[in-house]
Amino acid sequence: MIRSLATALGPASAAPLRRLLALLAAAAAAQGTAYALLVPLIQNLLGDRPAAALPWLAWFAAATAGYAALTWWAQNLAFGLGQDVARVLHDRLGEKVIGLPLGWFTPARTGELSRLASQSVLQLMNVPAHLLRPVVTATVTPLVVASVLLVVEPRLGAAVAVAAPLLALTLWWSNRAVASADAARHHVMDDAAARIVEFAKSQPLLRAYGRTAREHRLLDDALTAQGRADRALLHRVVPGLVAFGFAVRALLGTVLLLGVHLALGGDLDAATLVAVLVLAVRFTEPLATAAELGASLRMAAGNLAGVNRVLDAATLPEPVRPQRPETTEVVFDDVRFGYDDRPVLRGVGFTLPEKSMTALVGPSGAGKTTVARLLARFWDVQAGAVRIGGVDVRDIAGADLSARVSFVFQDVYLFDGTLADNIRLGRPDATDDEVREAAGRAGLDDVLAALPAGLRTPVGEGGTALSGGQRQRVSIARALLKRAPIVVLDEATASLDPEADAAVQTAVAALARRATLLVIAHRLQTVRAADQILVLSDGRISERGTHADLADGAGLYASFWRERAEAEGWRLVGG
Ligand SMILES: Nc1ncnc2c1ncn2[C@@H]1O[C@H](COP(=O)(O)OP(=O)(O)OP(=O)(O)O)[C@@H](O)[C@H]1O
Repeated sequence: MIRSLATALGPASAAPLRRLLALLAAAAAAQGTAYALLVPLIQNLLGDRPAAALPWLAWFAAATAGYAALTWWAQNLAFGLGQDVARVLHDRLGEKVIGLPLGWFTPARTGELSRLASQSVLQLMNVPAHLLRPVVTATVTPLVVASVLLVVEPRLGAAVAVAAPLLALTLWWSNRAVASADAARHHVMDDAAARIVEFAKSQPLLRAYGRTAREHRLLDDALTAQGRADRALLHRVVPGLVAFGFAVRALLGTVLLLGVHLALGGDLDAATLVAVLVLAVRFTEPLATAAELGASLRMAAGNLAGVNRVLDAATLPEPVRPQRPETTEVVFDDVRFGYDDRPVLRGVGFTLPEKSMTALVGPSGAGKTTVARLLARFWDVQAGAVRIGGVDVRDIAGADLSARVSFVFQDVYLFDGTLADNIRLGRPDATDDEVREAAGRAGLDDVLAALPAGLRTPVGEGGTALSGGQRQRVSIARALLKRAPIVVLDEATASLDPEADAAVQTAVAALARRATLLVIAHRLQTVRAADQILVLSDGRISERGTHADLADGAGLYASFWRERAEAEGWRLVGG
């Protein structure tokens, strides 16, 4: 567990951790020495000359004082390190998550990540102060006590030395039995967490169809599995604890019987027998404490394994010698890519000229979003290359690339803050005037005028206080403020009211004037306004050209155009 903790905390925390372990070991050794000094102390006190116990008493007091001072020092250090654990683990997990490819974020992993970052990190804060000390004490103190016993009374010492590995074996066996049940429990807990998040997110849908919690089978099953796993864990824990308690008592009983037998035979004086029995009790005490902490130890080990699994996950490699593109021309050169060996793009090639607007259209599931994600290097291509200004995106530093590419998603997430906070996300050092200007250019003026506090109006968690069209305009304002030279816009598929639609179109036009713009287009007006239209189907660009080039043909674009015209025409008549 100590090694896992050191790995999770990283090299920066290695020195304080080593210092803490050294202090804890010194404190445990002082405790063992104090226990050991009880033997001559008791022997002398119960012997012919009790006054001879005085020097031993002084040594005993010194060892106890040393133990107290070292423990106080170690605990202070441990509490400080506990605070660091939370900060360091959050920092390291946060940094790691930013660098992970999007493919890593499956629902199960997202569930595990949220458990690790909240519950697990909080539990791990307790490790330095409340777990390391008993663990170190349970190892060092019995060792010192057993060594002293071997010297003072070799026969009883030998009995303890033989019993100690047996005790350790019992502990190891009970821990191993529980560890597998514990791992299974963590697994079902993550599944249940993922299901709860899914259930919460799908509430509007479930309610629309009148489904209740009982009918949500997946969630029910996950919660039932969690209950089963909890019970299985309990069944494994109890026998281990009973077996260890029995082993400890058996050891004490053996030492007692052996001691009495030796004393009755005249081989051991009464004073030494009392001293040895006191020592034997002290020997088992830290082991019993460690056994009681078994559940917490396993939990900590499980949490640390989870944290280390995330920290070990492969990130997209950063270039050794990063290059900076000179232009914003984007080229997809024979790009091939698929998810889980299922090919989606089978040789996609196109160019987005600088400061031009390209509309990407194609059937649902053709891979339009995938193209957009590869441009921002959310994943790496499996063959071919994506280049910006002639430089492969894999040769551009991650921070540089994200500064150059802005995303306007269809499903815009807004953070719980004011409208201004949400727009400022595009460029945190932007002035109020710049935020206001970006909002205006994104067509938000009418929205702001209707809100009581204007830009200072809170948007509610997830932006629920705004409509879909308004949220997308906030996202466009972010992109305008960021001034990224390349913008990818996933146009809303949901119908907007004509005013919102017009505002979004104006905002898109504002983006097109100053950036290389790739629009995953769903609206005729956008497609028509594009300098270039790309049709993606069967993993390739099947048609390319302007609207005039393609609209009268017999290809996919012409049928797309007819379908959309019908749909939008119907909406205008009906609306
Ligand atoms: N993270 C993922 N893991 C596995 N498969 C995925 C993932 N994302 C997308 N896919 C699959 O890849 C294919 C292309 O998806 P993509 O979202 O790129 O298509 P699209 O053209 O944008 O579709 P739509 O117009 O419906 O949004 C689909 O079959 C989709 O199910």
